[in-house]
Amino acid sequence: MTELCFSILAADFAHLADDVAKATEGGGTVVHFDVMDGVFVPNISIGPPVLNSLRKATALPIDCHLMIANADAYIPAFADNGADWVSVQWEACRHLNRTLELIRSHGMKPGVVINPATPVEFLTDVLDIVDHVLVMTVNPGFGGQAFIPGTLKKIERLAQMRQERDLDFRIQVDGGIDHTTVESVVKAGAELLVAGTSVFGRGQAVEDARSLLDLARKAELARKTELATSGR
Ligand SMILES: O=C(CO)[C@H](O)[C@H](O)COP(=O)(O)O
Repeated sequence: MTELCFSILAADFAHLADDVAKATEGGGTVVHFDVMDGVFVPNISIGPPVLNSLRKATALPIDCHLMIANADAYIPAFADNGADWVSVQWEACRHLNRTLELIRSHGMKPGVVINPATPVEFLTDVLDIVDHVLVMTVNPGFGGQAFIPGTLKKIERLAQMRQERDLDFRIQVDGGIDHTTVESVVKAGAELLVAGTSVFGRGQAVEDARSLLDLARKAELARKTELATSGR
């Protein structure tokens, strides 16, 4: 089922708990928490201390996207401070299989992330050990960027790979997901929708989360109908 993973990167950090409450009221069911180290991506964001405070402010799952060079060293800290899901960048992991197992061994759901230029085929040998695959629909590092249309084909290919192998990981998308792009990613097969700017950017998170989710749910229904009629 389609879920809204609202990205707090675009929230007001001085009123984080309030913004999380608003996005939750609008139907958001996962808190997306972006971690940037200034090495893997050219930006620095937040880490375990903020996670620790946030954990006390919400009962929703917290989904940490590690855009960092040495993820293994920090996985225990994310587990200790309340992360539920942790995803790591394919491009940043030297021993990806080990990193994903490390995340699971700390009681969290492992996910893998690919940049727009990384082919989904590179994930072939880890698809059976992840809970979710995040297809970046912008280059990671900054919120508020324009959606890259070429990523739609990757989402479709990933959904096809999942069906052919009868796997059950979920497909997540992140970057430029707004009221103009959400239908296309859901129709391509995405079900976990990360959105920051389109939820928090206009200062009306309840309404904007709700309308984004409405569009997503309609697109989900259209996709299911199309799959059923085509017998896939
Ligand atoms: O991972 C990210 C940046 O690297 C953010 O989650 C993402 O960019 C949110 O983007 P937007 O503001 O376009 O919704």
